[in-house]
Amino acid sequence: MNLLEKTLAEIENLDHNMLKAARERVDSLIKPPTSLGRLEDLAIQLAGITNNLYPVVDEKSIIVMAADHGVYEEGISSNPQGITYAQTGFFPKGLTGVCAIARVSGAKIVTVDIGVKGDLPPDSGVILRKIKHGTDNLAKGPAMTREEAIRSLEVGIEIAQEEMKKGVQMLGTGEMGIGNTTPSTAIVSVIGGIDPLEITGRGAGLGKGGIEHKAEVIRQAIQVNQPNREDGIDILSKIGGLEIGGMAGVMIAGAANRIPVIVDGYISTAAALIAVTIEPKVKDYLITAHVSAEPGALKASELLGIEPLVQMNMCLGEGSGAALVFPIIEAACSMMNHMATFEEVGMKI
Ligand SMILES: O=C(O)c1ccc[n+]([C@@H]2O[C@H](COP(=O)([O-])O)[C@@H](O)[C@H]2O)c1
Ligand SMILES: Cc1cc2nc[nH]c2cc1C
Repeated sequence: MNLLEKTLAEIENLDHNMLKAARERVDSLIKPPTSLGRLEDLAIQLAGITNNLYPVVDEKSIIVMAADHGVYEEGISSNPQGITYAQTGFFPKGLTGVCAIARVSGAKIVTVDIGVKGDLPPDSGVILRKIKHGTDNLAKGPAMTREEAIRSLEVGIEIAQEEMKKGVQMLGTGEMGIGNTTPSTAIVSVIGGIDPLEITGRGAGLGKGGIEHKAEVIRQAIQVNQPNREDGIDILSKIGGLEIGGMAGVMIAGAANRIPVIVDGYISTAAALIAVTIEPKVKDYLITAHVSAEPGALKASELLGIEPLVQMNMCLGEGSGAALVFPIIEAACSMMNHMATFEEVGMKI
């Protein structure tokens, strides 16, 4: 059994008795019924995930997977491809958007080169787990082999395991990859059976004419590769990306180790769709942070079937939305740990 199969086999359904006990505790706290709204749902999910009526998720990391995309040569992105390499080096220095937001909640940023075109120096602070120097052009054939796709999932599993070994209790997914809204849109189109034109957007700044061309490239990629929508690894290998596989691996490892994984924006949601296509039980361990401004984001969340916590018109990626909602999730835990019950204070209503 390989690492992926072994990790998938460890994923359990949430325990009904724990969920029931958590619901009872939430209802016994000194507040009108349901008055803490979605914090109550989160608290129950977190109790279920951690198998603990008093969940604690203070130690948190965002894993930023960085990779390039062969489909860049089709003119699907407005930015120079070299931005992936340059920006990846800025994460360990604390200079990017996600780093600034993560300061607020004290989350650690872990940056991984899983497929950047160009080699980062060994002292860059980036963890070097490159599978190859970017994917192949998915408009012309598969983005990667099935073995490479499995390897990308396993790199995600390994990095998540390393973080959990250090005591991390909650993970967030992030990415950096010029061109990656193209494979993400291809994934959402295939899994949702949607015409790419309906959901293709500007990504990191494409103009209107460019969006139509990008949708055509995505259509062609699906036509050429004919991915099997029931097979998450097939979809990932044919029309996905290395960072997308890495993030899906983080989600699978979180689920196997009963750790909540906070899904960031559009690309992370595409990775979540891959993870739950591979193993539907992963879904219970995921919390989606926000609705990205990318037009396919809402559809992607609907397909995943998890309602995002906030809508902030953000579309930076990097894990920025996950970093932003960590305090909301910690508030749900605090409610379980610190609120009194009616019985404890001797109050009757
Ligand atoms: O996560 C999102 O919601 C999101 C939406 C649009 C763009 N991005 C970021 O922008 C880059 C991809 O944009 P593009 O246009 O090159 O495909 C990549 O580095 C992502 O992190 C991220
Ligand atoms: C500057 C820049 C930063 C990013 N962070 C994530 N995607 C990005 C794309 C660009 C172009």
